[in-house]
Amino acid sequence: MSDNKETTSAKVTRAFAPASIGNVSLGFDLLGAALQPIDGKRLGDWVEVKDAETFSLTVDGTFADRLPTGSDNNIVTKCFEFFQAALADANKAPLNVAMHLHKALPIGSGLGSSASSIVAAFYALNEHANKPFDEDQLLTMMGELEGQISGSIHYDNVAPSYLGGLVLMTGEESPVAVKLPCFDNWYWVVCYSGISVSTAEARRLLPQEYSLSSTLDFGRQLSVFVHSLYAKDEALAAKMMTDVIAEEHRKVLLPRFDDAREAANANNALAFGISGSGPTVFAVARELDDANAIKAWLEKEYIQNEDGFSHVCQLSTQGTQVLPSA
Ligand SMILES: Nc1ncnc2c1ncn2[C@@H]1O[C@H](COP(=O)(O)OP(=O)(O)O)[C@@H](O)[C@H]1O
Ligand SMILES: N[C@@H](CCOP(=O)(O)O)C(=O)O
Repeated sequence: MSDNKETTSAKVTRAFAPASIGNVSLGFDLLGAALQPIDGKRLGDWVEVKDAETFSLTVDGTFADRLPTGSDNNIVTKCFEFFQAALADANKAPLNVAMHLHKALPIGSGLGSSASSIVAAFYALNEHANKPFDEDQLLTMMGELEGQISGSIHYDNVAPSYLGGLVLMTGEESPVAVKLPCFDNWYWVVCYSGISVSTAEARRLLPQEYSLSSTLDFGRQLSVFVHSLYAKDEALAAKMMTDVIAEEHRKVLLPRFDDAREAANANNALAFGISGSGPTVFAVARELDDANAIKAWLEKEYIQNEDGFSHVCQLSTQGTQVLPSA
């Protein structure tokens, strides 16, 4: 920490970015969903940007002490440096600011933890600088930073956390991602077991090549799923939500994964799978009673230590938002 001189009129911008489910089983690296717990709690990180003469980064929050020590090792500092370079490339004045990260999401959880910090940081920086960059430019920066931390660029956490809802990546420069319609009556139960799984390592577990039949399944499932969202065919959509890419290779890292699926199915889950690279699992339920029963089972049986938690969520339609500063 450094003692930044502040004026009484120092501008402060605070942004919150929600947790997200990467892949959503059927769309490896291409599909993601932003989460809002139904109890109204915020599940995600927030970042504050404040006028200051010298850059510094402070951190607090439940999982702040699990972050790498030293602000240079925090992804938020890297976001700041990247943003400054982008301002310079665009012939815009640099920002003179200090930053604060509230780290509420566990690291290596499968809830898009690094993405949440990245999205909140870039969004707050862009707002603070009076929006020099548009949505696609910001998303591209977010994807780049997520790639630096997880070993390869993927947008399925940063895009939903930023835009909200259920989001499909295009692979294009513009639009980088598009929002899909979804079923408002779906409950998304998530359960973080409390252990940490490195996304980079979980990516290294995957084969470099897939069989023709898996490739055909992947294409069929994703396209039929998108059709069923527009056709409002809930049953068909749910049927498509199985994972032919990552699950069989990654579930070895997740104690009691198969039992959790069985319990979710016994409670009428429409779908069940790994959230991102895990260890968080997710289940989709139509009825709140079923969602609560799945949550109760996961809390009792899937959670491994005191860090674990579970929430019944709906999709966060808003994505990132500016918070009033304290
Ligand atoms: N603000 C941050 N939030 C999360 N992880 C961070 C942050 N800054 C640095 N890191 C590091 O980035 C890596 C993120 O790991 P990863 O497995 O991708 O987590 P997640 O899947 O939760 O995003 C970890 O090594 C973590 O220590
Ligand atoms: N598509 C990525 C998603 C990683 O999500 P995270 O929340 O575990 O960072 C992957 O499956 O590798």
